[in-house]
Amino acid sequence: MSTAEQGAASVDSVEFGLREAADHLAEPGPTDDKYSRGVLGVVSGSAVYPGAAALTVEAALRTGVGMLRYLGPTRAAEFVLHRRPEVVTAPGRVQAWLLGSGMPRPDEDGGADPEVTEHVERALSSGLPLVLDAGALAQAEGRAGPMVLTPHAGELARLLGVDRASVEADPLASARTAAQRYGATVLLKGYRTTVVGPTGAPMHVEQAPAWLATAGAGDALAGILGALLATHSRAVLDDPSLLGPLAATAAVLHGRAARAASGGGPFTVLDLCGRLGLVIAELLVLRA
Ligand SMILES: NC(=O)C1=CN([C@@H]2O[C@H](COP(=O)(O)OP(=O)(O)OC[C@H]3O[C@@H](n4cnc5c(N)ncnc54)[C@H](O)[C@@H]3O)[C@@H](O)[C@H]2O)[C@@H](O)CC1
Ligand SMILES: Nc1ncnc2c1ncn2[C@@H]1O[C@H](COP(=O)(O)OP(=O)(O)O)[C@@H](O)[C@H]1O
Repeated sequence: MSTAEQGAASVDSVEFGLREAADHLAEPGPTDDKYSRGVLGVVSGSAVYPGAAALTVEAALRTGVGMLRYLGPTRAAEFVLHRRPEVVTAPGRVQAWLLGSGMPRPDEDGGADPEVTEHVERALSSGLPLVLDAGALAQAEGRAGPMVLTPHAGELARLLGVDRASVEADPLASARTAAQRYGATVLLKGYRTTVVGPTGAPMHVEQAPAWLATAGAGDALAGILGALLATHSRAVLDDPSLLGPLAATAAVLHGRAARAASGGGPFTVLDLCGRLGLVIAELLVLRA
């Protein structure tokens, strides 16, 4: 489907841009410490997709958290620690969770190992802000806490029990249906990223170059959003309608970092992650 067709199907959403994103960034102050800044818990990756664990973690650290606890499978944890020794693999206090990138769905062959499943179950019933991606999307059913679902069109089609073409024909209506069904904020990925909450006006973000259509880009987006939820956890618990602007902010940072990494040509997902710090600095100046 062309961008024009997507736009025509989504005329009801408002664009969320740099200035709006700048207002949804947490900047540490002189009295902050690693706990007060926000701790993100991550359960991502699997023996099949250990790379997804590394990408979620890299993106979250680059977006800025006080601490990241990674509680995924052993092989992925070793890989994560090898790349990022600042990651903590012991359970403990967290302020938000990112679950599911690179993990099997509960109905898939093999499933996750029992220890990982237990971490996921605890996180799901914690009442803390959640990002549910990829293999964890199916766990949204019947959950009450503040959560953002981050499907692409294929995953949203599976969630809704419809075909992918019908999601692509009207992304906004499809995201809205899921938002209402699950009482969640839905961030639907694609050239245009659509964000819809159970209430409030839908938003869209179009910051990203088409070079971003590359494996692992969605894992990085989930990491960015996880970091934003951890650093805004108290505010989200007080006002869950903040989930929409925070999800849109993640898409702005992701797209802007992709553009910076691209410079008009191809780039890797780790290149994108490496640009996040400067993109955030650029946005913080905008609101000064
Ligand atoms: N390096 C890694 O470890 C990577 C791990 N990944 C993980 O791989 C697992 C499977 O991911 P898939 O996305 O292939 O999911 P699926 O294999 O579940 O894809 C489901 C359906 O969606 C369609 N689809 C895929 N991407 C789409 C898009 N961007 N827009 C519309 N439809 C799309 C596919 O054609 C397929 O029919 C996930 O857990 C994901 O997190 C991927 O992120 C790729 C990189
Ligand atoms: N044509 C495109 N132009 C710009 N961004 C895109 C395009 N296609 C996909 N994206 C973005 O790239 C990311 C892909 O995510 P996803 O499909 O989950 O990939 P993966 O599962 O491989 O990580 C999303 O953030 C999506 O919005």
